[in-house]
Amino acid sequence: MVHEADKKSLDACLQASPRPALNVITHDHTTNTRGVPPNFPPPPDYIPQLQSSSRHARPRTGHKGNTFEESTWAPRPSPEDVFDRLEEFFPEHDLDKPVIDANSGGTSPTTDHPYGISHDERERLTGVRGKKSIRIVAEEHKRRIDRTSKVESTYSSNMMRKRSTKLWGGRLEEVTTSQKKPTHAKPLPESPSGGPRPIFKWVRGELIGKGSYGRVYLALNATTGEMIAVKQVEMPTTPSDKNDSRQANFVQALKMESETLKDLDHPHIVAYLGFEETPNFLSIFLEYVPGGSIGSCLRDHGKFDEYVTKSFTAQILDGLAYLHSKNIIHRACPDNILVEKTGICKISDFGISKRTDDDQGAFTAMQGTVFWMAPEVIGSQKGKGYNSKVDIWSVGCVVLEMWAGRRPWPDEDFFTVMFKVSHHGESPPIPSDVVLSDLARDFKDRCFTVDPELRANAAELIKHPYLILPEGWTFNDFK
Ligand SMILES: Nc1ncnc2c1ncn2[C@@H]1O[C@H](COP(=O)(O)OP(=O)(O)OP(=O)(O)O)[C@@H](O)[C@H]1O
Repeated sequence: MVHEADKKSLDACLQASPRPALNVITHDHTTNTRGVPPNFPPPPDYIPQLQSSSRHARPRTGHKGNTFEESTWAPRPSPEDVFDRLEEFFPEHDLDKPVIDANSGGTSPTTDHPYGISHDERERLTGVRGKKSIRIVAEEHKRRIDRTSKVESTYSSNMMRKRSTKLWGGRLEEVTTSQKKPTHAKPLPESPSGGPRPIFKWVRGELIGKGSYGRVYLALNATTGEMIAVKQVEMPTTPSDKNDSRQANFVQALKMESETLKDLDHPHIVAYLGFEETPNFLSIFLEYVPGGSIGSCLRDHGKFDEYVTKSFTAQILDGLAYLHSKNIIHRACPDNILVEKTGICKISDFGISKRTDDDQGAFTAMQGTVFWMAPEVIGSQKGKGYNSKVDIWSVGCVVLEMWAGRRPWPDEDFFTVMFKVSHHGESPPIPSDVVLSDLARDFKDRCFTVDPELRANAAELIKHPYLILPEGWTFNDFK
């Protein structure tokens, strides 16, 4: 790929001003030296079985087309599409059953007549006073977002930040319209003012993804009508579950993810909305990001247009700079960066793969992510001996993947990559069909500097001239 625009902007930059200094002063001293790490595994006699539940661990083809597992999940449609096809995404529910308090939500139930039948009329017919159905709540919200988007399209670009309603400070209650009885969350203490806590009702919809420890469902905030995502793990209930350390680790991982996310607030980090614990499930509620991940978009569309690549890279670096300022390492990989249909990237997944103390779990998680890993991570012992610079190497790998349309090291297996990266400090090769401009090459080299002390940090890299976009450029599609 020849980046002609880069050439021009390099010339312009060299003439107009000196290139921004990217000399790095680091304060981290914990990186270990390269060489064969003490925990480096022996050459394989066999390739271990990958956990089928882990998206990271499933075989990646690196080209278009979804795996079977992915194709069995619901897609990530826009909220507007979900509102139009509620039955498809909430198939287990009676959408017309009045189950939600009518005085919740934003619009008056008596003034909205989504199906040519007033709410008062519906109450008269159903005999249930003061309750709304899921469909009515969703319809009310859809009309609100239709009105808002009309105003937005008049005044602004599609890069405006939308915020989902936070669910904390209240009692969460899952709405079930099926036969099964709802399980109630642990009662929360009274509100600080002593009054009763507001109740947030929510409805679980279709499975949209599985991580190495949790399942992610589309859900509806039944109080406001907003689409949200809920990530759940099952609580151990039977004695054998309780003795199963893996299950305990999953619960722990989701609690840690919740702890990490709850204090974060950034346009390029998926927003955390709340947390619920019932006897059966632990759930965290997240802003719903329609569209899929960078990984799934690459599998669907092939390599990205150069400006899309630059825009996504700048957004990822912006999110990472924020995380690093809070001492959080993410270990970016394309499946953990969600993309809204408007081209806004959101870093997600703050879970087990970064924190596990379960060696087997860590090893399995590593198998999937090793292609994006910095040398010092591969050689480390349980997360020790490296710092936020590992994310910069991973960004280099994600950028390379956007250039090439294939994962880094497409022709190599896990163990070979481990050896090449950790032992020789090799960075992923640039495929022959990818031709880089000088600026792109410089950007890549700064990501793939082997010594983390000398590797650029996120705040510096975001100023790199490679990332400059033409004035007025906006995201329309991946090509
Ligand atoms: N807030 C969200 N909105 C929409 N889809 C999401 C959201 N969060 C996660 N997903 C999707 O659900 C799937 C599982 O995500 P999850 O974060 O559990 O794990 P993961 O990214 O697959 O990785 P890991 O194995 O490290 O947990 C992913 O495919 C992701 O695209």
